Amino acid sequence: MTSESRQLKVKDIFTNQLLSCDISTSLFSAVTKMRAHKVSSIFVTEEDKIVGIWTESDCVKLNFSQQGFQQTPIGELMATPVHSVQIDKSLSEATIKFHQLGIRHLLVKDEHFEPVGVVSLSDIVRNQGLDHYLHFRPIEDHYEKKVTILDSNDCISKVIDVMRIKQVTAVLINNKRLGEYGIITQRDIAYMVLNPDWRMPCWELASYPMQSVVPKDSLFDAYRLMTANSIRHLVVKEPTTEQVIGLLALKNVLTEIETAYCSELEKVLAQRDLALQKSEKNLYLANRIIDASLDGIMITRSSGEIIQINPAFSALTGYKDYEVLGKTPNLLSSGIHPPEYYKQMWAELDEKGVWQGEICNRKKNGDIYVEWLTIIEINEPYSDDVLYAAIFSDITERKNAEEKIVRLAYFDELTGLPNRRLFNDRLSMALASAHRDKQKLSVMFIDLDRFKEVNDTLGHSAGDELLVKVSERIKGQLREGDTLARLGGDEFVVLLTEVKDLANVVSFANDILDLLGQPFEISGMSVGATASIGAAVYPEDGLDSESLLKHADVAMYRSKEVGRNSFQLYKASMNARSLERLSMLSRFQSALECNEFELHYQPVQCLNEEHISSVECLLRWQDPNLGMISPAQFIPLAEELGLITKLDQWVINRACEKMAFWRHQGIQLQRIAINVSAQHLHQGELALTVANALERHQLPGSCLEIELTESSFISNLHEAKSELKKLKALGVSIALDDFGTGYSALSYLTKLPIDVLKIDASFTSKVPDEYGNSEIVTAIVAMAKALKLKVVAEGVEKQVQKEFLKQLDCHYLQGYLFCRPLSESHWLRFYQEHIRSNLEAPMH
Ligand SMILES: Nc1nc2c(ncn2[C@@H]2O[C@@H]3COP(=O)(O)O[C@H]4[C@@H](O)[C@H](n5cnc6c(=O)[nH]c(N)nc65)O[C@@H]4COP(=O)(O)O[C@H]3[C@H]2O)c(=O)[nH]1
Repeated sequence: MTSESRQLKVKDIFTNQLLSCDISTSLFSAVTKMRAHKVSSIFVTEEDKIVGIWTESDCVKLNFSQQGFQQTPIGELMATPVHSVQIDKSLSEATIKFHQLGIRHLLVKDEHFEPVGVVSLSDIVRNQGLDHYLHFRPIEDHYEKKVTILDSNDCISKVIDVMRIKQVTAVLINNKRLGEYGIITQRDIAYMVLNPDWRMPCWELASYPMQSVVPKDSLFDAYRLMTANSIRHLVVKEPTTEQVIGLLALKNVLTEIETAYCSELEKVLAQRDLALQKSEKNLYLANRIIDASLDGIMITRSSGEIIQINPAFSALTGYKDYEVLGKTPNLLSSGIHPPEYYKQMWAELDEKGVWQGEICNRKKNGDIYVEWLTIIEINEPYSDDVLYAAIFSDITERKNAEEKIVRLAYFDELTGLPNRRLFNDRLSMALASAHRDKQKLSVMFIDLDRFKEVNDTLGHSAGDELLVKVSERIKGQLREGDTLARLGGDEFVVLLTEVKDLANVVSFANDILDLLGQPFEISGMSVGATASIGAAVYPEDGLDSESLLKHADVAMYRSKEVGRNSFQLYKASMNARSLERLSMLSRFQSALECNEFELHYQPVQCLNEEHISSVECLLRWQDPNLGMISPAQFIPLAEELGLITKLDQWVINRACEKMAFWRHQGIQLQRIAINVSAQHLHQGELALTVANALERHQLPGSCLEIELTESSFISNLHEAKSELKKLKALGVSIALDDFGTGYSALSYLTKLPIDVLKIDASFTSKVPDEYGNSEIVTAIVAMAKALKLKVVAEGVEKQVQKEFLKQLDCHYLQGYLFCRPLSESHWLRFYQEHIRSNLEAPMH
């Protein structure tokens, strides 16, 4: 049984001649019609509806002895009900129906359930190509051995009785006169209805001659003999004696084929059921997997029509199944890919049956997303159609992460500028082309001055904002081909290509200094940000990236040393200085461990009564090799290294120790002032350190004054306030140092417990002559007084300055005019002399 034959349908083989007659038609007319059309059955209709069937085999049931039986309406003789089959059913289905119902004819109905023809079991069998079954089956197992042989003189009514009683389709007639066998079939009897003569001797109706076969012949030979001679019966003879031993009817042959066909069909159906069960199970599993998959799955026909999606598809795209089924994947199109992209995709899919790649699609809410898509071509079983399964996952986040990683690898996150790695790449490339084209290039380091202060005082977000604004200003100065990169912190580096001469580099650096010199608006405040710039030029200052970067760095440090807000071109001599700086750094660390620090003292004079009101201690580093190093040099270093708190603690302890000692010696000094770094204040340990030192040296808090700069308060006023309150609770007074140089956010003067305001030397040194300065100093003194603060003018070197301050009624002065900072022994001598002059008087 081939797969093709299994695919045959009723419509392929049925006979579309539907012979029928009305229910009232006489038997006579019905048989006449059947004979005219050479068919063995006729359908019976009532009001144009088929209600029964009458076949040749029914004729033996007739009561021939009844007078006028031919006029019996066919409706009384027909068999009911009439079974039917749909025209598009498979032959397998029709065969099963024949088998189950034990019938041989089925009415064929079209898709509107209208009768259109008839199909018989024989029709199906003939169309199955099952002849080979007959080859291997000998006649001996299939012929009717109990054949009824009547004498030629027996009358027809006897034939009918035999057929009805023995239920045979034919009888043999032994025509002794001819010495031959003839046959009478059901059809012969049926036609007798038209011309009944029941007394007629058999030999007159019988057909001659009979074709014969022997038992060893195959059913195939018999079948061929029958079809070749258009007969339905063969006699079976004993081969040697030639004696008739049976009858083989076409029905016997067909039955054999039918049996073989049906059993084969059963096997096939059983296999199909098994396969169906298996495929149902597979289908169930596949559907479960599809439903549970986290990847979106969409199945389409070759026409593009979407026939299935899974829940992940809906979750990823936002479309529900009823919104996409029957539509095409075009509804997901983002319009981003050009038509060629899809063309190439389909070409690959056609060639390989699979395609994988990234596609940008659009969700229902309009969002664009990137998916990793696999499309697989699937040949639909039992069909010529091709299906496509698209399996995809949303990789937008992964893509973003990838892009971010690339960005982070090559770009600074805060400013979006290239980072060190990308800068080095660009520098290497620029060096190669400068070398090839014999051109100059320059590497320029830009380091913001006092950026740390901005961070410490205004907070990190303000610091970040400043860095972004600085980078934007510098970027605005670049030409095509130049690169600005951020190396970290407040360090920027510029690569200037196609440098004609040094003047280009100098003018670029000056432009940057000018630009950065203009105040920045940060968090609603005007912040100044100067920079120290150093540059090295290829090929003069180095031939490779490393030496150029190193030399630009050295030049930048030189700028810092000469006072910041300046630019230096690299000179070979600078290298030595930078090594010096490095060595100082390590020296400083060991100095702290080896106690190489000492305090110097500078008194504060009361302007009114001219006595010493207090003394400020100033830290000195006495290096055995380098000599005295100024705090202006090492305090920023200590802050950089995070050693400042340790250093301040040392100073506080030493100052208390000295104060206690002097008091013990009878020195009536009211107060000692100590400088403390902003960092220390923010670590929240200042009050504790002071309290411990006071306790250790048995000193009252009123002996101490803590000097802090404005920057100490700005970043966290609340934190500063609580720490200052603790100091105040100890009796310590608070002085605000370097007043006027910082951010001049005066509001904290009223919010914090400040006692003393120290006007920065940069103002006092320029009074009374320089325009503007006198006004500032006058205003500060007036404001301090209004706030009930004591005012100290720092850096007073000249008598004229002292006079000016006196006129303002400034409380105190400090400076070289009165006394320089002195070592302990010199200070004590100065103090004694001063006492001797009897100038000392109590302050506050
Ligand atoms: N030109 C001139 N300068 C004068 C005059 N009178 C005093 N000076 C100098 O001005 C600075 C005053 O100290 P400051 O403003 O607190 O400024 C100090 C202070 O902020 C910091 N500092 C000093 N000692 C310490 C310390 O123990 N701890 C901390 N954290 N910082 C300290 O270092 C800064 C610099 O200290 P010094 O180099 O000692 O410099 C001192 C002093 O020597 C004058 O009439 N003319």
